[in-house]
Amino acid sequence: MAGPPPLLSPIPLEAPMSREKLVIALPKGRILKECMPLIRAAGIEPEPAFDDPDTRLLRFATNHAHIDIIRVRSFDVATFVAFGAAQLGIAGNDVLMEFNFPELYAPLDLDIGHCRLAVAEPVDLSRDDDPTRWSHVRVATKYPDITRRHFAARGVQAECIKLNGAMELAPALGLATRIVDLVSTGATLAANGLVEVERIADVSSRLVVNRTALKTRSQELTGWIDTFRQLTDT
Ligand SMILES: Nc1ncnc2c1ncn2[C@@H]1O[C@H](COP(=O)(O)OP(=O)(O)OP(=O)(O)O)[C@@H](O)[C@H]1O
Ligand SMILES: O=P(O)(O)OC[C@H]1O[C@H](OP(=O)(O)OP(=O)(O)O)[C@H](O)[C@@H]1O
Repeated sequence: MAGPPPLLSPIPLEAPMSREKLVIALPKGRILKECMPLIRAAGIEPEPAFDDPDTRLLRFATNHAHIDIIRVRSFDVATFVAFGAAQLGIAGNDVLMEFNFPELYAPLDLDIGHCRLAVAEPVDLSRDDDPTRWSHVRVATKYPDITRRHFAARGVQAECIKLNGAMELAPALGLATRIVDLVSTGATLAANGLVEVERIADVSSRLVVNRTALKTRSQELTGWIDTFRQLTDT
């Protein structure tokens, strides 16, 4: 006679919890090319559509079932991570300085996206100009907060006109006397008859983490910070 049926393995009281998604925000502009070797070296490979220039997708699955990458404007990386819509991201410290979000933690300089934030003015004006005598300046910039703080620190009032690009056009067209913008080779300034007169800050890109996520998902996020730290140490 057949014996009792074999014991079935116990039914789990709870189905295993699906892991919460980790969303990584990357800037879609010029530093994306510099970010991707790091992302890939960290073992994160986006789905093929990520490299398709015609795709309209903005959110991409990766080889990790619980990790997605979103591709957004560089200023918006800071906003997505600060509000916890993404937990990790990469942003220039120009962006971080402009927003000054307390919820953003930037533990790591990734040593990419090097440039500087500078004040520039027309070459002709600079010949007889003395920045120590300025009391009021009118500046076209994508960085009104940094600009106001920079000038206020030495008692100069900065009237800022916010532009989102092509700041270099402003002086010749009478929109503002000076600009505050990113400078790398200096070619854009030179091509537009401008010269750098003050450096505000050196810029590079940072790994940014949402502070609340760092507390609630400490092991996972600390693990990624360590991975990126090792990659930038080598
Ligand atoms: N000339 C440059 N050389 C090196 N790094 C730069 C340079 N210009 C910008 N960066 C870095 O790259 C980041 C993105 O700049 P970029 O000009 O590509 O933004 P963008 O994508 O044009 O802006 P937007 O998102 O407004 O379209 C900046 O925040 C800065 O940290
Ligand atoms: O000193 P350079 O090597 O000339 O680089 C400086 C330029 O690079 C950035 O612009 P970007 O080319 O990213 O275009 P944007 O105007 O869209 O920001 C920046 O705003 C300058 O215009």
